[in-house]
Amino acid sequence: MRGFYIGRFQPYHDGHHQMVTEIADEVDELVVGIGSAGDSHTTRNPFTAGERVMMVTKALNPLDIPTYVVPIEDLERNAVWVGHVQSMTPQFDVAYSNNPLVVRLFHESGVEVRQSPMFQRDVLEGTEIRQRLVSDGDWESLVPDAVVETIHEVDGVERIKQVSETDSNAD
Ligand SMILES: Nc1ncnc2c1ncn2[C@@H]1O[C@H](COP(=O)(O)OP(=O)(O)OP(=O)(O)O)[C@@H](O)[C@H]1O
Ligand SMILES: NC(=O)c1ccc[n+]([C@@H]2O[C@H](COP(=O)(O)O)[C@@H](O)[C@H]2O)c1
Repeated sequence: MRGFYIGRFQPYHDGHHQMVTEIADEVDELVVGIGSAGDSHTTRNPFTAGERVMMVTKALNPLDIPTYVVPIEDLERNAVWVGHVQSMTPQFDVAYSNNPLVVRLFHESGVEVRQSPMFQRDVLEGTEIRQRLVSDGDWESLVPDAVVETIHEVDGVERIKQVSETDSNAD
């Protein structure tokens, strides 16, 4: 059985990784979708699809199942989004998400959806980690080592600080 897990992963953090680790016990192969692939260089979406591919691919390396990391751009029409996803990914049998819209869209398309508990949601949240990146807080302890390396490699701390100065939608 092949599973599918989608997120924006801005950045990929230990809550995502805990979820992936548990999914890996249930499936034979895993497809990870990098959502909102066209978005980057804003406070809410600082990292490019390619940078997020690096973070996720390196973090998934220790898993002992085959994994595929696929960037997926947003569409104007929610009603046809599942078909768009399926057109970009290896065929999958079950989708994993805790996002209510994503759960609804897969359910309406007849795809089985599984949800998971939220792990340490008070700190394991992209918004919290991005705020710590901007304010020189401790973000490194909330993401896998591979993500720390990737963010430093792309000068991501300076980038998010700089774009947050001009981004009126900063969060
Ligand atoms: N701590 C967590 N535990 C379990 N699942 C999580 C956790 N954080 C996020 N998820 C789930 O992972 C998927 C992708 O999440 P996403 O990339 O939006 O991260 P986020 O932490 O919610 O970020 P943001 O604050 O940027 O919205 C969603 O289904 C989301 O509900
Ligand atoms: N119409 C669309 O393009 C559409 C619909 C539902 C989800 N999505 C994307 O799926 C991803 C879901 O991930 P999150 O759970 O991290 O929000 C996001 O990138 C979101 O933009 C896109």
